[in-house]
Amino acid sequence: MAHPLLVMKFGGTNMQDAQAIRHSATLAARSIREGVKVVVVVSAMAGVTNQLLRLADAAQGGDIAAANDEIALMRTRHFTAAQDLGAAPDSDTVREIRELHETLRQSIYGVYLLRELTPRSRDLIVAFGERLSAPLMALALEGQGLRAHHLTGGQAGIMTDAHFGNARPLPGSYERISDRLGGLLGAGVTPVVAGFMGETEEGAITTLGRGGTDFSATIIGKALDADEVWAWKDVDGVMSADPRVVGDARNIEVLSYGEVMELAYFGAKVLHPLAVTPLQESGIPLRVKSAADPDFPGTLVQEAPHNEAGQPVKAVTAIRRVSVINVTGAGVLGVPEVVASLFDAIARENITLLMVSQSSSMSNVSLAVQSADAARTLAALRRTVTGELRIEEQPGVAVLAIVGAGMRGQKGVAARLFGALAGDDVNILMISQGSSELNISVAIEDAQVEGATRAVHAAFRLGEPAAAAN
Ligand SMILES: Nc1ncnc2c1ncn2[C@@H]1O[C@H](COP(=O)(O)OP(=O)(O)O)[C@@H](O)[C@H]1O
Ligand SMILES: N[C@@H](CC(=O)OP(=O)(O)O)C(=O)O
Repeated sequence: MAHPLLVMKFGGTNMQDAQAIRHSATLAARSIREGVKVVVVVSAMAGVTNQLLRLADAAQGGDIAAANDEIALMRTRHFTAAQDLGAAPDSDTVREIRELHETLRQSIYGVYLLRELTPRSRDLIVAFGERLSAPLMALALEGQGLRAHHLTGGQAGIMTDAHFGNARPLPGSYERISDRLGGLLGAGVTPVVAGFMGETEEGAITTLGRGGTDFSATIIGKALDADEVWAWKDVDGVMSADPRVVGDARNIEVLSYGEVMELAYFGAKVLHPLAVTPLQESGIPLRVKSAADPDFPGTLVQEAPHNEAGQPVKAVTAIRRVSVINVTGAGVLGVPEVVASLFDAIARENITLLMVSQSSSMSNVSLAVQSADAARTLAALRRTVTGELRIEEQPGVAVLAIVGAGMRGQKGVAARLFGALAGDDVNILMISQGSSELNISVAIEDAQVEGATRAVHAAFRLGEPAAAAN
């Protein structure tokens, strides 16, 4: 029988220092020693992506000293990790880390001189985090007595469109990845791919959106027709709520691709919203596993929903820092073209609409967007509509969602949600239910979201085993 093949993704926490990287390498090595072929995909060391974004902004704002100070800190952190993983000062790894920091420094200086940070240059800069962590993982695998070779996303064959900051893989990527990584695997070498990044056909570096290493791993999983993709995390698996907010959040054993997409879309930071999309056609399972407890099964994400009796809802999530944009006035009244033109304007700006609601009199349309997108949304709408429409932003909002395939056709779920919110004295600003009936979402005051999440979690008894929750 051919060797089983796994793609293993290690996130920022699992790459945060030499000790975490060494531990991650032992998790990969364990499977390799059992005869499994493994492709490793890594994120930047925890915090580095944010640091790169900060220093790029500092350079654009003219503060080159602050940017250089941050680069020096990052350099020390990567050198220290390399040294702790056994790299000699004159080793290839140390030389590569030095060269990457030098190129980063020059790129940042370019931003400073031009006072211009385009989406394209931002992607070039932000992808340094993964380009720097991949050699460290290769070193740690070699420390386990394995042969390893690290590659950038582009070198691994991940070709994308030119949507910098939110790029999507091109169909041609899959064959290219299979050629490039298949050769290494065939030669008994473990490929270590820098996650989060790809390359346009012209060779410009792109990124796949925050949390994009999950997506890199599943793209590679599809290309290689892997048996499974494993995403190692600092949590047990996908949980019934963010464990930082809800103390008794419980691990969910099985989720469907559809449920995971809804959860990620509505703010569960545990997986990239598009991560499962490459797996859907082939039905390759994704496992979310705990690096701290590798024998715990974690969460299995697969095609078919798995509904536990009496538990229609599997999880509660929230997106914070949301704004509701209210469009009101007689001009909306009975004029469907006005509403169509609003959506058109938003689509052209590539703004994600989190929720939409329209009053039945059609004199009001409310749109929930990330607050970071609010100014662009307002500008786009004001350019589009003329006359007597009022367009206002209401900031300080959050979108809370309950997710679960078991809700389909179930009565009383919404009533239980609204009851829990009313019991916690939470005012509901907007309500929406997806036609898939996989979720119900509500817009509420951001200041109330943590309490509301706990109240909803308790009302659906999500912290208890399924049998108890009837
Ligand atoms: N429903 C959820 N289940 C598990 N983790 C969640 C959930 N919602 C939010 N999180 C947060 O996601 C984090 C794990 O995701 P992330 O930091 O992206 O992992 P990594 O960087 O290790 O890939 C956890 O620390 C947790 O606080
Ligand atoms: N480093 C990138 C990509 C990523 O997936 O990271 P993590 O696996 O640490 O969430 C980010 O912070 O967005």
